[in-house]
Amino acid sequence: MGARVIDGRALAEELKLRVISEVEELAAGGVRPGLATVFVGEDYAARAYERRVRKLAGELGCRYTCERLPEEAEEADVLAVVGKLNADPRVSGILVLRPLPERVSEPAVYRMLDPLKDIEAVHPVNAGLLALGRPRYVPSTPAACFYLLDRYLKLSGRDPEEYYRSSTVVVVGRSNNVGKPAVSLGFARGATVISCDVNTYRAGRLREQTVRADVLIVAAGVAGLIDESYVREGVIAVDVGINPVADPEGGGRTILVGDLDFQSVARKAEALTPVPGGVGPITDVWLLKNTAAAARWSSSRFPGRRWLPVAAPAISGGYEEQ
Ligand SMILES: Nc1nc(=O)c2c([nH]1)NC[C@@H]1CN(c3ccc(C(=O)N[C@@H](CCC(=O)O)C(=O)O)cc3)C=[N+]21
Repeated sequence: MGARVIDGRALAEELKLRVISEVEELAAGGVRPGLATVFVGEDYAARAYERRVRKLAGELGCRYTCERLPEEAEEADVLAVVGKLNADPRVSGILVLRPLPERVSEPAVYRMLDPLKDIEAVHPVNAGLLALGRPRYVPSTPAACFYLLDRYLKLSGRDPEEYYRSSTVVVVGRSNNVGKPAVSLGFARGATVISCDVNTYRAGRLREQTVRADVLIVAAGVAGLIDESYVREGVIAVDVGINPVADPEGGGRTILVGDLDFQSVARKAEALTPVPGGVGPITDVWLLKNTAAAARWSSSRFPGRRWLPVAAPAISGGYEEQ
């Protein structure tokens, strides 16, 4: 039961200070970053995230707009909104919230994004750069996972570069905005990476993969999927799940819980992240960090950075530039 609980809120505050100074520098140069979100329908987790980024953008003095579309929206409606945001010079970065309704094709929407405003790296060009280990933008949720891991490894006295090269990272879930980019970030660090998804589970072969993990990143979207029987002694477990469930304390409220059975995994883990208070609070700060970078890169007031940016060397990948 000696597992360390990684404090995402504290790490987010630390990262936020860096984003604040970045935004201040831009402000001194007459540039104000602008974030736009596109929110189709009524998904609970998407609403929770939208509220958080709205609040954070306000705190940081960034411009913010949310384009709301009803669940019945058609693909053309979404494409038209993206086109409008692409053309708006006040918008530096665009986040298309998932999930999108069935009839709206995710790849079609992603292709429509101006690649320089695509702060989640879902446009084929940006997704490709990331897959090649030279990301322009590192997408927020997987970036938050590795930011937290990199910081934890350092705080526990390890050299992260050396650690990853001799470790196995297992990623559960294969979404375009979390699982796949998390695999790329694991590759970029020289880790042995195993990717599992629902097919692995249905084949009854998830456990045989997850028990190999030194670092386990779970982004399956299934509440309590992973218990202690899925992990080896000493695992470092990162919980990306944000599943709305009825509050067991009653009151008819909804709360968000992770993909880990926390108490169970804590019996075997060296360290693990909670939900709430783990990956989530770092995610929104990272999104604004990318928005600030987008604003800088698109501004003629910062001429030194006007080239199409390709980020820092793969290992640091922009996480640990200090
Ligand atoms: N394209 C896209 N990218 C996303 O990153 C994305 C998305 N679509 N759709 C919706 C989900 C949801 N999401 C959250 C991130 C952080 C918290 C968060 O910070 N939660 C707090 C509070 C949780 C609570 O209210 O209990 C925490 O974990 O501590 C929540 C939800 C990002 N998402």
